[in-house]
Amino acid sequence: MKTLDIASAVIGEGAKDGGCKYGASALLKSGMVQSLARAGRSVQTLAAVTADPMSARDRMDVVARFSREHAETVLRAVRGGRQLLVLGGDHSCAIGTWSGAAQALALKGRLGLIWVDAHLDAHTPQTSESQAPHGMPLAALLGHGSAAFTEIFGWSGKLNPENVVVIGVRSYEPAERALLEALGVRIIYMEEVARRGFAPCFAEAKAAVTSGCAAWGVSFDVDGLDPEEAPATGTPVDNGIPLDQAMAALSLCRDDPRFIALEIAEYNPLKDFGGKTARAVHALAVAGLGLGVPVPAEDLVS
Ligand SMILES: NC(=[NH2+])NCCC[C@H](N)C(=O)O
Repeated sequence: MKTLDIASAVIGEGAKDGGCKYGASALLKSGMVQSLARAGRSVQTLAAVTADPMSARDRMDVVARFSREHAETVLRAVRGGRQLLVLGGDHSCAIGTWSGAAQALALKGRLGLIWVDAHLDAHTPQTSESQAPHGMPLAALLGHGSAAFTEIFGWSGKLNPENVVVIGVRSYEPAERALLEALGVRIIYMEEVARRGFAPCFAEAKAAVTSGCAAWGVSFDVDGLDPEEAPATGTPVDNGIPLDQAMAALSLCRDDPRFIALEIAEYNPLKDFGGKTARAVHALAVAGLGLGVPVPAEDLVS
């Protein structure tokens, strides 16, 4: 089994509520390394990459500078043959995470990605009402939006639309839906998740993102979960994914040598009274990256 690297993406400037800047350190402090060690993994914690507003022109520039540095960290880990857990940080950290992963794979083949989220995060600066960069990462990875986000490592289109599936969506603006539909990205809205169960949807997504790809990963926004079970996040939306279903689904990532990274974003410890959401995040990480008994296949039938 590969060594697991934990990368801390210390950024909240991409969100309106910046409290998730403290997410990675709070998760480490609450014993994430120990949770994964108990689940059989040997873990190495990388030096945190921290967004620095004082050296930037504006919010977009903070995210752009952070993304370049974070992408280098991810590139080194993936090139070194290590599996990665990325702890956010607001979801703009995905720009650096998956740009680094795509760059590491460039000579081997494509990268597949499952994006679990209540939102589509597929705005460009032209379409975003809020102008919040954390609403833009998926568009950027598909090659749309600010060049500072799309052109990391000098090339754009880190993801191909046919190798991306978005699951859990229940809050979005029309323009971002239109972009993803025009590109042909498969979107599994929350109604479909509620009808079929999350694990069968995730299994379908896994088949799509692994076919023809050299490697794949999961970007999991904590707001994809039901806010009853994971309230500590900046933009919660009711009626989300049940935690037990998310854990069952993520166990499909285990033991797959092509599964290179799990990213968990938008956890805001400043709202996490009692630590309920931290426990949910630990459970997700262990489900996706731990060793041990996998979920029986019958639980995954549509
Ligand atoms: N990663 C997130 N929590 N994104 C929320 C985005 C919300 C909204 N669509 C916006 O662009 O402002």
